[in-house]
Amino acid sequence: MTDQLVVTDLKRHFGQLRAVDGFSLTLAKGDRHALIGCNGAGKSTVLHMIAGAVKPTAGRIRFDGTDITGRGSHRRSRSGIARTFQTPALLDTFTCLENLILAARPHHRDHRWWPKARRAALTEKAMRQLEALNLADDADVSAGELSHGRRRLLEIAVALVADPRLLLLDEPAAGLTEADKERLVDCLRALPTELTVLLVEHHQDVVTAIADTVTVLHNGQKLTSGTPAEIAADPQVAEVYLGTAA
Ligand SMILES: Nc1ncnc2c1ncn2[C@@H]1O[C@H](COP(=O)(O)OP(=O)(O)OP(=O)(O)O)[C@@H](O)[C@H]1O
Repeated sequence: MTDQLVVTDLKRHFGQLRAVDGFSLTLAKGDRHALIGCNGAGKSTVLHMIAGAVKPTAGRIRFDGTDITGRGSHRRSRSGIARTFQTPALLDTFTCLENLILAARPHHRDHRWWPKARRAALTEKAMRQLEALNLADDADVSAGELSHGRRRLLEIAVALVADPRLLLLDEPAAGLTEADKERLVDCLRALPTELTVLLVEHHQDVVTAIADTVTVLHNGQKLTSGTPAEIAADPQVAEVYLGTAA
């Protein structure tokens, strides 16, 4: 299968701190890959660099055959890369439906001025996306009134409504109740198979349920990679999590 995302020798240094220090990763279309590691391992920084929010100190990023290393986050999202954040980034005073409509057409923010047919088509698309994430009942509820679990789902719906080819998820299960976590896993498992997903996640059960392959990051570098079962059985990984590794 053709490689979709190719990250080569990526580095990000903050002064003396080597947050990411030579990280490489290749994903094919439809891959479900998790990036795990202890706090401060560099996972979010990798995600930020792929999304275009943080500039690499060195290294290259290719997406669908094009070098996007120098592109900003807006151009990357137009190229088909969508992301969620550790803390959901939503328009709290807008309804769930409005959040999706605006995300579907980000360069024409005031949707009241769009042609009627265009608005109807976008509304229908946004509703379908809300339904896919079991949020249709909340269509007219302000994002700010949602529970934490539903906000997480709404953020994923917002990321998906622009039809990305690569979805970057930064700790989607953080702070969720068990019931919300199960709902999240069901939604993520139902994503279109051709969508590539790169997930940063601390919950092992979520990683096992979603990811086909896992990379363990340690001190900004790849420690190892494998299937979730291989990683769970790897003594080197256990050492890192117990804090006894170098
Ligand atoms: N903008 C920044 N300026 C300075 N240091 C930073 C910056 N962003 C991240 N760091 C540092 O880089 C290192 C890696 O951070 P990063 O957030 O990527 O880790 P992480 O693996 O995602 O951790 P966590 O699981 O806690 O979110 C940390 O030591 C962090 O303090």
